[in-house]
Amino acid sequence: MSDTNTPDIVYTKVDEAPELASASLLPIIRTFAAAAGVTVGTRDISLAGRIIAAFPEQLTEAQRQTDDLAVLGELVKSPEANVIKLPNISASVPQLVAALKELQSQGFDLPDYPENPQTDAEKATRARFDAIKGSAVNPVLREGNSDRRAAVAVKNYAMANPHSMGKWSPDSKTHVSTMSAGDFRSNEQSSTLTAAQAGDARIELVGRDGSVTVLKDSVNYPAGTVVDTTFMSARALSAFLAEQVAATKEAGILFSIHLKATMMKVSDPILFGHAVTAFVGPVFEKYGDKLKAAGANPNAGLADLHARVAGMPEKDEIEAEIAAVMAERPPLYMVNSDKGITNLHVPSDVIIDASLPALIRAGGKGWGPDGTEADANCVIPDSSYASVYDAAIEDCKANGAIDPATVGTVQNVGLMAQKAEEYGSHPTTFEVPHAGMVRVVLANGDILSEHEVEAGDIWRAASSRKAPIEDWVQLAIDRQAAENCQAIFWLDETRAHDAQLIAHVKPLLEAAGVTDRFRILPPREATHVSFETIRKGETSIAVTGNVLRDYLTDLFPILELGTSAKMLSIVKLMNGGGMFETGAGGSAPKHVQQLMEENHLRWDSLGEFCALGESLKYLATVKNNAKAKVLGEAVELATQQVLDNDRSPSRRVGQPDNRDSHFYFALYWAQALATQTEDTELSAHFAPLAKALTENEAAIVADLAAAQGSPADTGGYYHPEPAKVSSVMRPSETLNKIIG
Ligand SMILES: NC(=O)C1=CN([C@@H]2O[C@H](COP(=O)(O)OP(=O)(O)OC[C@H]3O[C@@H](n4cnc5c(N)ncnc54)[C@H](OP(=O)(O)O)[C@@H]3O)[C@@H](O)[C@H]2O)C=CC1
Ligand SMILES: O=C(O)CCC(=O)C(=O)O
Ligand SMILES: [Mg+2]
Repeated sequence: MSDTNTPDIVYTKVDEAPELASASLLPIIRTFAAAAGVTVGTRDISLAGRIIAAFPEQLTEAQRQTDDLAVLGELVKSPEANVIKLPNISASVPQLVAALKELQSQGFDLPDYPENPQTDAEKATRARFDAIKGSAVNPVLREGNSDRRAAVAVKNYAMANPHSMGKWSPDSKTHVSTMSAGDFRSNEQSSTLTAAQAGDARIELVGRDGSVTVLKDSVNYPAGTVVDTTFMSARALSAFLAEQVAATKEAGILFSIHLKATMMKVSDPILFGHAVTAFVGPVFEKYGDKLKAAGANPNAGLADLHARVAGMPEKDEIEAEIAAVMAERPPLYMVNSDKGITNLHVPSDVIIDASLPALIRAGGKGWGPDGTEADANCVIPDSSYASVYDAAIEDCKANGAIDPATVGTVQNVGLMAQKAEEYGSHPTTFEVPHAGMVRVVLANGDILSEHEVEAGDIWRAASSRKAPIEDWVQLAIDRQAAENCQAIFWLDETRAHDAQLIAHVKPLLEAAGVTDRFRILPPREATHVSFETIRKGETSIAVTGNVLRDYLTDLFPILELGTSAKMLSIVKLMNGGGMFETGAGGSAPKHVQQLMEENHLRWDSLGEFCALGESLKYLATVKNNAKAKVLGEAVELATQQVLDNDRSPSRRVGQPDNRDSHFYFALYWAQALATQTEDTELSAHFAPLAKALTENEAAIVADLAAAQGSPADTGGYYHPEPAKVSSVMRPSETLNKIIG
């Protein structure tokens, strides 16, 4: 249950691995925080929690949940906000349906997901689900811009303990392929709205017969908003994918497609579906009506196709046809070759910010269907940001893998607030129903943009508001001043949107008298320069838009630190208040699988430790709570100790895991508090706790080790039972007694 009064710190309840970790870590945090009079509440933004909150009338009183996302959405607009935000699932349709099935099996009387809504009631139900789908949480909570970097201690540790890196060969055949026409970048139009143009705009499709279909009414654009409109041509995309399938086969390498099918919940699942069609299109042609009747849809991926076919009378025949068609295609890059899960199985596995850095770290290698590593054609249909990965791969081919022992670091300042750019574009993205012209009509009647489109094209509008842009530039100025290092705006004056941003950025830098401290470079050149800089062991700040914020804060950390889980991720909220995100990655479904199979959780909570330290120090300043400051500083010392003493979780069963790392975090935190001299009340309070933890180390570690090795029952995947999770994640009675 959520708290009704706003606590000092709100810790989010999420999904998968980080949520399992919370079952062990949160009791520790609460106990320690209480000593400083700091309350720590929770708000549920998990996928299951959001589904439950969306259908109150279907549920019993006991099952109902408040709409915590809405509550948090308000909180982050107030100066009171102090939120620790863990990664949550941005659900693809298969994930949403799986969560729903689980809830139904637990007795929640929820409606099925209407795959093909016909009646008004079905359409209304579908609309409720669509609001839960994809990246539905982050854009609501991110009411500030993003400051992501590795804490100095974390970076030093990574240099002293370099992770493994694959070897790059200059004649690696791995490369990036992207479209040169007809894509989002090529079709983009962008303008900054004047005061006269501000207000409610309308997006409409004018058919070739002159009919007007309103796609979206009342899209509010305040003055000074940069509005981009563009579309992906379905025809150009299909032709491009067919070419790439053929070229990959010819080159004898793996075919891989990299999209953001979770966050870009409207556009990218359709792009993914085109890739599925590029492989098994002939099967859909041959069995079109039958497959359709069985509910098959290429956008849901190959796993869904196989599952639907399994229930059809023509099962054997269709499976044989699929196998025959696939035999003619190039081998697919695998998400999990042991389990036969391909790149085209499930859209939510196609997450470019995680997939490409892993491939680059591995020396340009992906896993093939035969379980061996191979070079890959990395297909990134839209060319807006593909050049970053292309340049990174070129750099590694020319200069070899990055050396984590000597490499510098790329920090990020990202434009993110108020649903900036593409990541806020879902409500204004449409799969075009019929040919015509999509145009945006502004409040004063001006036509902002016009695009000739065909049926199936994906049209979208994205916006970046003036205040967030100004705040972002100021954050860049502040961060550059703090680091006194190279800082680059990754903007390309030949791209419509970037040209508008440059027109905002330049005068702001001039007015602040700091023009000479920044460079403005297109993403490809910025990547080259940044690699050059970090190869010299130096620091560079990448000042980017929202998409590159996401991509770069996985790419560079994964190369520099081996993971993005250890990132410091601060969101300075625009109305005051702070949100502290943990790490820069996701909710690691693979880790949950391992816990369920062998009761070992390799999730690293270092991101949570970093966020907690920042959150407490922030609280100390805004609430003038000196004890919170001591607590926060002790968190930093404890985090350093966890690193120095190698107390981070190991990957393999039988070795220390997430729970051990939490025990040591508590031990070092208590010791730091007991020995500090700034606040004697706190040192007196924590001395016995530190003593008890120290004395019981061996017993606690033995309890934790004994818990591992056999399957763990959490009572659910998306909606586990709290008592079961707690017993799995807190197996040491000795530790539990001490923590209380
Ligand atoms: N901020 C947010 O809310 C975000 C949410 N997501 C969501 O997360 C889910 C999974 O996304 P995906 O792209 O697979 O990315 P993940 O970051 O969850 O997983 C990729 C890999 O990164 C490693 N990893 C990530 N975090 C940790 C950690 N704390 N400790 C140890 N290893 C870690 C793991 O590698 P290994 O298995 O080798 O140990 C993991 O398999 C999706 O549902 C997505 O929508 C994704 C990004 C951000
Ligand atoms: O919101 C999401 O879907 C993912 C966010 C993400 O990947 C990030 O912020 O790094
Ligand atoms: Mg990301």
